[in-house]
Amino acid sequence: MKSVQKLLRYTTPYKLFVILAPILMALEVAMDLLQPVIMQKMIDNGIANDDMSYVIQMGIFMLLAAVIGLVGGASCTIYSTKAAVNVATDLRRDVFKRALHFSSENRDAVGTGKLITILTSDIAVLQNALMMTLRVFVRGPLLFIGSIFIVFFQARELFPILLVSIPILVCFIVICSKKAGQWFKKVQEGLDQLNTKLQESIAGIRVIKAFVRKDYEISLFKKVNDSLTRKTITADQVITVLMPILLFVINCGIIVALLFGVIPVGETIIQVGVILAFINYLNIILMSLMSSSTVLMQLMRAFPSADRVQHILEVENKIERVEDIESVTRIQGDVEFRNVSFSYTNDGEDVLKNISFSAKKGEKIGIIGPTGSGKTTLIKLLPRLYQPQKGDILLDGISISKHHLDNLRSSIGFISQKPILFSGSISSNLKFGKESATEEDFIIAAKQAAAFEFIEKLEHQFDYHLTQGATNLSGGQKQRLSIARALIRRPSFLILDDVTSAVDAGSEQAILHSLKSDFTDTTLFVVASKISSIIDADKILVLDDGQLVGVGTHQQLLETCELYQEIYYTQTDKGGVVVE
Ligand SMILES: Nc1ncnc2c1ncn2[C@@H]1O[C@H](COP(=O)(O)OP(=O)(O)OP(=O)(O)O)[C@@H](O)[C@H]1O
Repeated sequence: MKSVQKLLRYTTPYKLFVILAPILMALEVAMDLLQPVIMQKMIDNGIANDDMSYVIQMGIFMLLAAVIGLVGGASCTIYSTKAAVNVATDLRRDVFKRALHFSSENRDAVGTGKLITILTSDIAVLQNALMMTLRVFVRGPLLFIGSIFIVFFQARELFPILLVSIPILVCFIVICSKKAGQWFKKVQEGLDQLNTKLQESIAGIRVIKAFVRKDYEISLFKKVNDSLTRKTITADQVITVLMPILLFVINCGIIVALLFGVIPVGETIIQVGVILAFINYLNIILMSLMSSSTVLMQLMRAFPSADRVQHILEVENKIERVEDIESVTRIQGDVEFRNVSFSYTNDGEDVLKNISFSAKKGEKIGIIGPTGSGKTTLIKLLPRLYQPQKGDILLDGISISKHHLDNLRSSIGFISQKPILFSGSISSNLKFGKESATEEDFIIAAKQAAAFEFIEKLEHQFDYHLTQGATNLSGGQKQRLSIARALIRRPSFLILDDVTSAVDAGSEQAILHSLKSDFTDTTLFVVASKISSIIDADKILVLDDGQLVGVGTHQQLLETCELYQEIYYTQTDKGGVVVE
């Protein structure tokens, strides 16, 4: 409920539509309520007295009321749709913006599947709920209250029927909507699971085929899909069972009213017009309760969706929290890790343990160690994808948290193990690195990344269109392009996370050579599995189970670090080429 209140701020720009829609609906309701009164008068005063001119006059009134009602209803539909669709558009925009601002920790916690469900299904549920509320929720209660009032004044003898039936109806509506709300929450969670599975399977479709696991994946998907079906059916059944109950109670009321018509109560004989009008109002009450309960169900469905949307809008990004920013100028490239410890979870084991080292601008730092030793984690701390729990990282002598985040990240060229390129031209992907890059910049960066030679051969060269996930490039081509994208911005720090393993030995040497000769002012971090990639580094960090077990040059480590010696001899024994 609190989330709904908070999200209501999104209706502010569409105030006019939000106010006009219910007013126009009220006009339609007033006209609907007038109809039975006019009809009653037509029967009891006109038809009963054979007064044709009175009957015609009332007929014209009925027609007029119907036309006014129609205009009111149609305009209400237009305005409520405008309000709801615009609110949903703004919500989608803000949730998407928020998602792009997520820290890696936020992203890990929410998950892509849930985010997709929120952006699509949950916001659609909210849009529907707002539209229905503006249209029907006003109409339902107004018709309901209006009918009760009119019955009280026009057919008081039959009013006790309402006194009995209405509390019964309201009881059923409250019970069913509460139950439906609980089930709709489960439906949204089921959709999260479905989207997560779908996304995972489609992204990994090649692996599934290569391992001949199609049937297994289909069975997993079926499980999630069936679970969603069960939840949806249960939620829908809770709603559908309500309608026959409402109908049954109202029909009982109609039977009792008809009995009153034939069995005189005391001295009073109820006029036919009054009974007909009463039955009409009972039907209006039924309709109003049915439509109100449909909206109520929509609202019950909207409450958990509103919580989920609001959670995304409010989720705290500790990394983006602005602390006293000290530096907004370009970072030069000095770095110092001071007793840094980091864990992915608050209560989990440290993945990095008390790491301390420093590097000067322009130095090349190699990072090596067994798999899972924390190499990638260490370099992810530099662009503040994660925040260390203990210790500090100083850039140019200033704590990393006191650098402006955009400024910090634009000083870094990060090339990850798994290159991610976007659909569009090669040039648009390179412009990701530097918006203002020219054709000449493209060529220089492509040459430095050993990518020019394959781009040259492509149709339209830098305008060559990449498909989604750049599936029309090879793994090595993708990797070289992602290196070029990072180089084009001429960053102060360049981070290569085991990237050269995807390219051939010749290209790797060419890339490392251009980094050395063209990026003398750039501090280079190279995570490598092969010693040959980092043998010329100014400093090599050797990690083992999150601990820094050796720091020094290749020669120093060969003399002092047991793990480094082990890696070195394993690679030379296996014929690994060590470039001296
Ligand atoms: N997002 C994450 N959430 C939780 N744990 C993680 C996450 N990423 C990595 N880890 C864990 O942190 C540890 C270090 O992982 P990291 O990727 O830094 O190792 P690595 O040395 O780069 O390994 P590799 O050489 O295989 O790439 C591993 O135990 C891994 O399971």
